[in-house]
Amino acid sequence: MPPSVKGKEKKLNLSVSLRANPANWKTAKNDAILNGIEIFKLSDFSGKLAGPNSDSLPGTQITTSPPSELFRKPPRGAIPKATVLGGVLSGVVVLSIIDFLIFSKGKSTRTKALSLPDQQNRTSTFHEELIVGRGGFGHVYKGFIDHGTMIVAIKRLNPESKQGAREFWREINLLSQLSYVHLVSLIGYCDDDNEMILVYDYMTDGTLRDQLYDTVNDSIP
Ligand SMILES: Nc1ncnc2c1ncn2[C@@H]1O[C@H](COP(=O)(O)OP(=O)(O)OP(=O)(O)O)[C@@H](O)[C@H]1O
Repeated sequence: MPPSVKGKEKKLNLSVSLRANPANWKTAKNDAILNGIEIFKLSDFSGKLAGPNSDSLPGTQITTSPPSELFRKPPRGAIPKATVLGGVLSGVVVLSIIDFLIFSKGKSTRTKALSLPDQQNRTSTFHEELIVGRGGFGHVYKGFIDHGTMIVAIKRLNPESKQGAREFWREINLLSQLSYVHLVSLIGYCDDDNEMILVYDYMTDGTLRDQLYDTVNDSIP
């Protein structure tokens, strides 16, 4: 039907016709059922919906088969630069927010690592009697955090160790993504002034190797 013009507004009667997909008309799928209909009005580039209807609409029909224009490639340069720029900028903003959320979450876990036993915090000394083991990374100390309510194992990098920053960060990256009841948890870390420290849950019953071979603390002289 032709559009009726009232003042500056145009009223448009749209008709909906249903038909099977032309490609399937010879098959059993030649019935078409309309379950619902959504009508959109496209906003202009300033985001406003107000505006005159396009004159090209009269006679428009909505069909269940997509118009072939949808499959045509837009001509070169048909996508406005503002749209592309807007897309890129919103992508960057979304990625920054995700990044911020991930890293701020990680930091909240890691600040715990900085609550080392008071004595160690103040003097940066680690007492021999607190050593519970020795590994490739360095000595492992028994420590207490949260005002002595929680026992932790503190692995301190030995400057003479063959291991270093690479192993340190690999351990952090790996263990901060894993959480399993039978896997010792990394509580946090400290990387400050050549001091590299990893803080774990303390295994009161010793390691798996200790359990298997009854070797509790035999690494300590
Ligand atoms: N979370 C912990 N709780 C209690 N004791 C621990 C803990 N982690 C390590 N230990 C003790 O410290 C010892 C050395 O551990 P560590 O993981 O440093 O050595 P490792 O198994 O040889 O590994 P790596 O060579 O990779 O450092 C262990 O055998 C154990 O006795």
